Amino acid sequence: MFNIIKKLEKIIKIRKKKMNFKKSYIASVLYRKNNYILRKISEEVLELILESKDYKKKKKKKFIIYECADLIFHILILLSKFNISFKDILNELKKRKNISGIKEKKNRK
Ligand SMILES: N=c1c2ncn([C@@H]3O[C@H](COP(=O)(O)OP(=O)(O)OP(=O)(O)O)[C@@H](O)[C@H]3O)c2ncn1[C@@H]1O[C@H](COP(=O)(O)O)[C@@H](O)[C@H]1O
Repeated sequence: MFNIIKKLEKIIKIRKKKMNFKKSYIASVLYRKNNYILRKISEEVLELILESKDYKKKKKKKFIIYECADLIFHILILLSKFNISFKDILNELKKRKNISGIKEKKNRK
């Protein structure tokens, strides 16, 4: 199921090394300054919110799926900047298994 995530992480790593920002979208995002990736993520979140709100009107899940995929893709690029892998995120979620969100929040440091 998460093979595609692993593949994307590999591609991002390669793009990070070979910064061909004219040919690669990933490289172009990593190359740009002024917190470009952070702005992209907030843009993708907004697009996801708008599509979710529009669901009542459009009655099509595919637009929510598109925006969610864009968001996850950009999150992977952000994580790569900190050398954090998606597995680290999954491990964090595993740690929270069977712990109520209310209790987990109280225990956060
Ligand atoms: N999965 C993706 C992927 N998902 C989304 N995107 C891009 O993310 C962008 C989404 O941003 P927007 O919706 O805001 O689109 P936009 O308006 O064109 O973007 P801006 O002009 O605002 O920056 C689009 O340009 C999409 O093409 C992706 N680009 C690349 N990949 C994967 O990454 C691989 C390597 O890509 P390159 O680095 O371009 O070779 C590809 O082979 C794909 O497998």
